[in-house]
Amino acid sequence: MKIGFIGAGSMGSLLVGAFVRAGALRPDQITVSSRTSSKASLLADQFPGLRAALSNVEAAQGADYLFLCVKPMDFRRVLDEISSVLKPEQIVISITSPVRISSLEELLPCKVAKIVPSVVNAIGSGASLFMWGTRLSETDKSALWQLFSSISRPIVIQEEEVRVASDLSSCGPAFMAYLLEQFIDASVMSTGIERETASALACEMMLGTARLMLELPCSPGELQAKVSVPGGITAAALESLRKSTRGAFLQVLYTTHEKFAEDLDRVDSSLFPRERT
Ligand SMILES: NC(=O)C1=CN([C@@H]2O[C@H](COP(=O)(O)OP(=O)(O)OC[C@H]3O[C@@H](n4cnc5c(N)ncnc54)[C@H](O)[C@@H]3O)[C@@H](O)[C@H]2O)C=CC1
Ligand SMILES: O=C(O)[C@@H]1CCC=N1
Repeated sequence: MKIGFIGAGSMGSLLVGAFVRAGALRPDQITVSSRTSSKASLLADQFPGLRAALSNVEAAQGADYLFLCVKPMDFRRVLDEISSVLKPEQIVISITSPVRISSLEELLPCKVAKIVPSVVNAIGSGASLFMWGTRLSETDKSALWQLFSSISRPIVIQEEEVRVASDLSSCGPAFMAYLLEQFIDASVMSTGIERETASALACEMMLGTARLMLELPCSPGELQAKVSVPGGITAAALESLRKSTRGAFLQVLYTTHEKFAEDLDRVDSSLFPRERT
């Protein structure tokens, strides 16, 4: 099995590291190319046996799976470079949401999947969002599923719901980290507790909260009720929190969806400049 990665930025490097550490891939199965070649070289230093390719074509040639880990507006250039060397049995995996599967299938002669990871996959946690291309066989699907199961909980979604699913799964860690930051900053500022202690408490709490909801299982509402002793401190504070955050996530989703619609248009225009502009 040969695996190619094009783009060794944040997510490309994270996926390489996660798959290798999980024992799902050996470094000698992996070839990485990146516009900034030092990033691919860094991975080769970190994981002896991994090849840093000199070009995207080198990473693409003969790869059973080829991960495209570049930003949406870089797809045109990458697809132009690699499409002529790809063969029908190869599988190209896009990890980015605004590049449509139908566009990739139109522009590439091979099989296609869209799989959106999350930064928390680095530690074998979180979900990965699966959208199947039309050319994949059942064997292809189960092999990809198995690969991603080593670092995440794969979940199949419809391509039309990729934005909200990515908001929850992939943008979510940033949103939750922001909320934790607010909580920690407020604790430190208002009481003088050591930041390190406050951070440890907040992180353990976040981890436990999610695990409890999944493992009991219980809904967010049920968990709030469990902690809120009638007439107690949590209930009073929750009331104030509800008032100050009402509608906040509707605004978050409005923002992501608006930006996504713009990105889809820009990507479409870059991929199909004559037909659709
Ligand atoms: N950061 C995250 O948590 C997540 C990101 N994604 C998606 O993954 C994609 C990549 O994101 P990041 O890794 O965060 O971005 P990044 O900017 O860290 O990495 C992109 C890499 O692509 C390389 N690159 C650009 N053009 C290239 C070309 N023509 N040939 C070869 N390499 C090229 C750049 O040198 C850079 O290292 C984005 O589309 C993003 O939406 C998906 C899920 C989560
Ligand atoms: O911020 C972004 O555009 C990407 C998409 C999902 C997570 N990060």
